[in-house]
Amino acid sequence: MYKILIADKLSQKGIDLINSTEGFEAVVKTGISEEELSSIIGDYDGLIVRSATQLTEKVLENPGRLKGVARAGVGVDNINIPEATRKGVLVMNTPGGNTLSAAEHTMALMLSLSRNVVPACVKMKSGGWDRKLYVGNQLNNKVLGVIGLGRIGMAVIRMAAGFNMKIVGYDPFSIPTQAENFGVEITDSLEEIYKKADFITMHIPRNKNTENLISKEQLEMMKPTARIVNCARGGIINENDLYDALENNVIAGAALDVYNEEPPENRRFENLDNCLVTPHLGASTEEAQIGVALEAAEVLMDSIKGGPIKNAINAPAVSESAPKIIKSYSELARKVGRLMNVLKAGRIKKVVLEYRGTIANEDVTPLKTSFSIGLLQPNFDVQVNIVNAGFLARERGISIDEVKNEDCTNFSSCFTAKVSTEIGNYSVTGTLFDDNIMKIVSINGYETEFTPAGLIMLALYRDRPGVIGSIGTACGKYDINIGTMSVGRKDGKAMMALSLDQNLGKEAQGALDEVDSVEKYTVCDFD
Ligand SMILES: NC(=O)C1=CN([C@@H]2O[C@H](COP(=O)(O)OP(=O)(O)OC[C@H]3O[C@@H](n4cnc5c(N)ncnc54)[C@H](O)[C@@H]3O)[C@@H](O)[C@H]2O)C=CC1
Ligand SMILES: O=C(O)C(=O)COP(=O)(O)O
Repeated sequence: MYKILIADKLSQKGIDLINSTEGFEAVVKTGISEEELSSIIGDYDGLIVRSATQLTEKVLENPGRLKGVARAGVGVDNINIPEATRKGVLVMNTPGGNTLSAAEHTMALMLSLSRNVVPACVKMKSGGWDRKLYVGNQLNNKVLGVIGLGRIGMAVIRMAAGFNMKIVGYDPFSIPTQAENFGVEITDSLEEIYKKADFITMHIPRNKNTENLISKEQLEMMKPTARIVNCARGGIINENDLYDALENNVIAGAALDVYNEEPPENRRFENLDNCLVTPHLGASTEEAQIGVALEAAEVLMDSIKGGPIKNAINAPAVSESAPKIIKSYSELARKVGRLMNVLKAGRIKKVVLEYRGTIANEDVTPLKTSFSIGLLQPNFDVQVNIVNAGFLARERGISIDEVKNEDCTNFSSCFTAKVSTEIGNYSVTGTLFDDNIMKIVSINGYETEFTPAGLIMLALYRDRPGVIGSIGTACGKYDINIGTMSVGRKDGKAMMALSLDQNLGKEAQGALDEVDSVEKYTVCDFD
């Protein structure tokens, strides 16, 4: 039974989906401390969080059986991604599920702020009636500066265009083509936005580049009538500087949904008349919560079952639609990596992967990852997987180059790994017969032909009469049954590949050591 921990408030529909899926069980424990979470996390196969739970380095220290974390939402700034990657824990999110809710909340904040909806309501509910004090401004014809033209930024633009706002957009990485359809003026200068805009809204992740993006200097560039909305992340606007700017009427107002610290210990913004606050409600609609809960449960369960990986933050996904040939070659690449691990001696300096034949026309990214998993796993305590394979290789200074060539002499496709170490050069080539039967066809230039499964013994010897018989006798003497045999010859030497029913014990190894002409032998366990 796979156990999934739900650590934040999640729609019941997501919990029900997990409990109604065979082999899965959901355990809900919300609001637990960092200590408690770090002590229990390793008992679960999967974890679902929203923004409240902090997955710190400490929490991820002993991930035990944890395979994946699904963030039921977009922002993953509460998850230590490098640490999750290092520990081989897959992190996924549910982009798109709360886009409209966050965009609508942004519009709600913008409208409420410009029409004084909240203070007017509070006043009236306390018996007042003041029509002069709460005169506001229209959105019509006002300049809206949108920082970040991703899903939410673009949804806000579509809505704001309906209010006939003039939109100026900034995004250093992506300019969606639809931006033009809504008459968005694209700028590459944030300063232009600060100086020109009547309303400013941001829809960007919080990271090292965006922290304190708007501080005193930027606030002072804005019009005194400007209003700013933060429905993205606390800390993108420097809170101290914003507080001072609002208190001193440097700008006209601000609406905040998100804070540096949540819930904020210092509640000072609540005391400012020109500041509207909501407690991180951007994604809090029934519709969004059902959507993200179901999607988080689905992507997490799929990944745990070894199915397709979707919405991965820290892993190149083998897309569901990847051609069958790539899925099959991916498995072969892992076996080639496994074989290379036992074949090579010394520290790896360089790896070159060659994709020949028809696979050269495909996206071969999964093959590189799978090869790295096969090559590295035997040397690691942590589980090497699609998440951390590339990271671990890079961390050990292993550079992996790739070569594609449509020509392939003997097969429709083949995959070759060449490894250079401080001691020597090694190569293994594999192919698929009939597109699904895996075969290793060459090792260090020796032709061979065996299926990479179970135990395979490779023996290199001087090519002279009687050696094959002696090796067979040495195995037979200690009850080691040989299944298949293949021999390749080159330059007076031969490489024998034998499939064995049992591994070599000490006595069998001793007998093989006695066989004259055998230079070396090794056993690879492919299972
Ligand atoms: N208040 C709430 O409840 C919610 C808040 N969010 C926040 O909104 C953010 C945006 O969400 P989506 O639009 O779905 O993400 P997205 O990934 O679709 O869009 C983010 C955009 O920001 C741009 N960007 C990144 N760094 C930038 C920078 N320095 N300057 C300008 N643009 C930059 C990217 O190029 C991308 O186009 C999330 O990261 C999350 O923090 C998301 C959902 C709900
Ligand atoms: O999806 C996001 O990035 C959000 O900020 C929503 O956060 P929440 O799931 O409501 O804690």
